[in-house]
Order: sequence, then C-alpha cells, then structure tokens
Amino acid sequence: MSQNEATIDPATAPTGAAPAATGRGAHANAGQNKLTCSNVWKVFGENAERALQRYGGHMSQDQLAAEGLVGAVQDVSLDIRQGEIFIIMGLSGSGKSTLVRCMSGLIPITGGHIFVEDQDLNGISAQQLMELRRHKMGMVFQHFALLPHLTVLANVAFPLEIQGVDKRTREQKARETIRMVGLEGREHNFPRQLSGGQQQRVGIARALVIEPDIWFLDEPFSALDPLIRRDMQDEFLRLQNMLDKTVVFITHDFSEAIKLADRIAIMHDGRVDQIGTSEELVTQPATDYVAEFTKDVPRAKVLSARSVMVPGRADGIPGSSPDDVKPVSAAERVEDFASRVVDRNAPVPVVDDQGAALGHVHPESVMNILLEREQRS
Ligand SMILES: Nc1ncnc2c1ncn2[C@@H]1O[C@H](COP(=O)(O)OP(=O)(O)OP(=O)(O)O)[C@@H](O)[C@H]1O
Repeated sequence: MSQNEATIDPATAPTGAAPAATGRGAHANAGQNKLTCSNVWKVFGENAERALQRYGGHMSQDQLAAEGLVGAVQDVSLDIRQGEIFIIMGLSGSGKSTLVRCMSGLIPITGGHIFVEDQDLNGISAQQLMELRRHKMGMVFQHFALLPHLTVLANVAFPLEIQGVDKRTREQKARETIRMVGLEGREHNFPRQLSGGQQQRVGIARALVIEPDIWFLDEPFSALDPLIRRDMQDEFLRLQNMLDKTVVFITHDFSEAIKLADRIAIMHDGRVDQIGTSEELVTQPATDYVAEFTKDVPRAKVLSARSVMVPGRADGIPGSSPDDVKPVSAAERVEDFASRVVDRNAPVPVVDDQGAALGHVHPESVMNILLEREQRS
C-alpha cells in the first residue's frame, strides 16, 4: 500500500505539515504549492490513453502487461512547494525521468492532471505550453547537452534567443549568469575546451538565464568525478540559497539527496512509495521497498537531535544547563554534533530555533548511532 503523504486533492490542497529535519533546515516549510501532480499516469504503448480510460483511469500491473503497455508513471499524486528542493529517487526504470518530463510539459500525460501553480497543463494550448516552458522552466541534464559549435556565451544566451530577446540584452544577461556560476573569463571558449564540471556550470547557467520559476535537474552531477561533484553540489546550494527556485532534482545517490533535499520521493515501478525528509524515510519507511532502499544510509547522517534526545529539561544533570554548555539545535544532525557530545562525555541540551530547551542528548545514544548498534539490535 502506497503511503504518499503528499497526496492531495488540488481542490483542497493544504500547504502541508512542516517536515522535521531537512537538508536545508526549515527552509521550504512555508512554501505554497508550486507544482502539483494529481493522479498522473504516463503509459507507453499503442492506444494507451484509450486503454486507461477503458479501465476507469486506473490499471493494475497485470492489466498493463495484458494490454502490452508500459506504465512508466502510475497514479502519482504529489505537491512541490515554492522554494523547495524536491528530490526524486528510485532504481533505474522506476519512472523518474518520465515523471520529470511530464511535470515539465515535455511529454503529454496519459491520465490525471499536472498544475503549475493554478494552471492545468491539460487545459492550455500547445503555444501556451511552449511559452510556459520557455519562460518558467529551466532544465539541466546529466550529459550537459551543450551546443558544441557555440561559445559559452552563445550557449548560455541561446534560450533567450529562442525567446526572441534582442542580442544586446541577451548577451548582457548571459554574461551576468556566467559570472554567477563562476565562469567569468570563459565566455569565448567552446564546450570542448572546458572540463566536465565547467561544462555543467554552463548547463546550469543556460537553465538559469531565463530566470525560471521551476528548475528541473535530471542527474546533473552524476557524470562528474566525486570531488568535482561535491563542489558542484555546494555551488548548487549556494545558487539555490541566493535564487530560491523551486527545484525538482533526480539523483541515484542517497548522500547527494541527504545533502540537498528538503523532501525526497521514492519511486518504485512507476509509483511513488513515499515522500518525506531523509530522516522520515529512514526512520519511518512506509513500505518494505523504502526500508530496503534506505537500509544502508548511515543513521548519523539523517537523524536529528530532536529525534535522538531525551525530552524534557535536563535539570539536575550536572553541567547540562544551556548556560554551561553550547546547546545543540533540534534540527542538527547527529553527524554534525556527535563529536561535541562525545568529547564532552556528558548530556548536552537541545534547543529550538528560539533557544528554548527541548531536551538533552546523551553521549551513549550518540555513540550507539555512530556504531549503528541500534540498527543491529
Ligand atoms: N519512450 C518510451 N517508450 C516506451 N517505454 C518507455 C519510454 N520511455 C521510458 N519508457 C519506459 O518507462 C519506464 C520508466 O523509464 P524512465 O526512463 O522514466 O526511468 P528512470 O527511473 O528515469 O530510469 P533511469 O534511472 O535508468 O534513468 C521504463 O520501463 C522505460 O523502459
């Protein structure tokens, strides 16, 4: 049974409860819905739309197979909030790219609805969809997809050229964006003269030059070697903190997802099994599949102080008042505060954003998590 906690009826869509700890703290909690999928299906094969209608808008795996169809995306409902980094994970073939292609209006859906803000993509003309995609959506792909015969400047200015922006304005905007991604001085290089990381910066600049509302990134860093990849993740976070886009990001790498995500959706055979923070997926997996998918994630990387603390005041525990020791904030992850608690060898207070005491963490429980004893017991 799928437990998609972000499943919504767009007519009654709430902004949703705030997640506990996320990759970027409480950043996205206040966002309004930016993009909504409501019972979205993408079925490949002949007469797929008719078949889906014949089955009343819902087909089982067996029915799809009997009709010779592939259910790449099956009955997906979710909402993505303004300003959040929403990560989609799942094994190869689980439907991630197809879902993102549907969300971005690149391919038509077979059933359901996709709303960008209040606009139902089913209800707009091909021309309106093209305008929406050109003006509101930026895309970055794994293999850069740069135009090899164009310079960096021309590559970045290209989406503006498509929009019909005059040469002077588009080159000025392209130069600003190139500077923003740290490639100043490379404007007249061709893609082949750049490293993989630099080429992906061009890809990022090209997606950002139109100042999109929604930024889709399909495994943007997976072709890069690990050190460059880490730099690019940091760079991406820096840009996102500055620009506050709504981001839909596909990755195969859970540590990348932990670092970047506000929330993560786990896809499995075309369906979304669960949506949550990395901590929620690890500590409260909704399905056996999610449990299996997250079983190797080190707990220290995802568990927050809030979830490992002993609640209540630490009165009476010597030296554990917030006045005696620098407290841990509730959203901090074990990995980040472990050494402070273990070195101190005494309980450390946990406080909320306002500095109010919530509880305290004990060195023993931190050590247990570091050694993953809890997982084995
Ligand atoms: N154009 C198409 N025609 C037929 N089947 C397709 C098409 N595109 C995708 N599929 C099928 O849809 C399913 C989902 O594919 P998709 O590429 O979305 O998965 P993915 O999770 O993004 O995989 P990967 O991680 O390997 O990129 C797969 O079974 C794939 O073979």
